[in-house]
Amino acid sequence: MADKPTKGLADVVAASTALSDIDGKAGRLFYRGYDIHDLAGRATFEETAHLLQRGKLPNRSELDAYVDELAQGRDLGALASANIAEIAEKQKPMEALRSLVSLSGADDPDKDSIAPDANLRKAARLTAQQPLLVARYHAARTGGSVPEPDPSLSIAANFLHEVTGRVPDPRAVEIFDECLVLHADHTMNASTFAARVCAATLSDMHSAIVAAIGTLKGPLHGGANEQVMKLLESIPPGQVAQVVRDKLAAHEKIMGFGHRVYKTEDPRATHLRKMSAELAEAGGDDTYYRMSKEMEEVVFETKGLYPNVDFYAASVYHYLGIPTDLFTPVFSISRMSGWTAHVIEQHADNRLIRPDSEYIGETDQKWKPLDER
Ligand SMILES: CC(=O)SCCNC(=O)CCNC(=O)[C@H](O)C(C)(C)COP(=O)(O)OP(=O)(O)OC[C@H]1O[C@@H](n2cnc3c(N)ncnc32)[C@H](O)[C@@H]1OP(=O)(O)O
Ligand SMILES: O=C([O-])CC(=O)C(=O)O
Repeated sequence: MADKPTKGLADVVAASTALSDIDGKAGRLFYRGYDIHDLAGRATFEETAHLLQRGKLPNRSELDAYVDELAQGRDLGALASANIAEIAEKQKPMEALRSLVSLSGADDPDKDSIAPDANLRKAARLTAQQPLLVARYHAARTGGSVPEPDPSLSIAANFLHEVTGRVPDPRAVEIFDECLVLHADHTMNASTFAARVCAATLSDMHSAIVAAIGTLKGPLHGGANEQVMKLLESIPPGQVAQVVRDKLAAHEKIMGFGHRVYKTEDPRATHLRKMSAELAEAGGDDTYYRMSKEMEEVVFETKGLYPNVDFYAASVYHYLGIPTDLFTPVFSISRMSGWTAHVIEQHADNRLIRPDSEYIGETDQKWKPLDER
């Protein structure tokens, strides 16, 4: 056993998985052996979720059955539904999702089982419910209402309609669907690891997902996409390079750059950059795309860092009309497919995850009774 910890568990192989694989030097990502460049823009999010949770790209009838199961599984349950309004008043979006997923577990028909078939059903329900939770939360805080999801439409189409209040144009739906595909899984990222640690105690899927949501929320992980947009919005015209250089000189991190595993361009950023450019042109205002490009150049020149998945996702979601504080919740809609697949995989071949630690505290302390301290 190593007697020194690897800070942040960098380069530690913490689990075996058949779900996704990254070649960090070459900048490649695979879901169950399929190159992300082959899936992006071709597979739908529903096909991708099926691939991750059920082990294969579905044929037509398998996809129809899975989509039907998703449509049947959207009901958020009585407890979550009854509490959404109060939660929306008191909690920020990711906190609210953490609470609401926990509450939805109370009404899940398989809540007491972690058997493989129950896990498959719960994975589908959690994947179906997450976009609706985000949309209902947003409606509750804005005093709006959520149009009934149309079972003939994709998760991407329904979600954009629910959150923007407009029937989205077909290209916007394709782009958003591709975003969901790109964010679906990513080996032992922090939130997935958290989910697996929880699942490995033989705890249930909802508990593992609550751990994952709390972990995705932080700005070093999924929370970075919201911070990217806030930075873009805060920079006065013409000052991108100066602001970025000043921040780097002050040893501040620029959110949306750097990655533990990729030593070159994140392959998802390649797709997101193109989408941002397309949406900027289509909308007739390329301000945030141009600022992002400039930021990318300055960060690369100054620090040699590449954008990660969160960087161009920010301007893409903005151009799609998604409110900035829902960017990380949108990430969770997609990553739900991966998290749940990891819980299924962990339960299928389980051993408690319990690493060791290096003790760095005081030793040989002498006990003193309370009144003598
Ligand atoms: C979906 C996702 O989770 S993708 C990641 C989303 N997170 C972000 O975008 C937040 C910004 N990026 C980061 O904080 C980091 O790059 C992480 C958390 C993604 C990876 O972290 P680590 O592998 O632990 O790298 P670490 O934080 O130690 O950085 C290594 C060096 O690069 C620098 N660095 C890394 N990322 C950045 C950044 N975004 N801006 C400025 N400097 C950076 C660090 O300051 C450090 O420099 P030093 O050696 O001079 O101290
Ligand atoms: O893999 C990571 O550490 C973070 C990441 O890019 C993701 O979760 O998509």
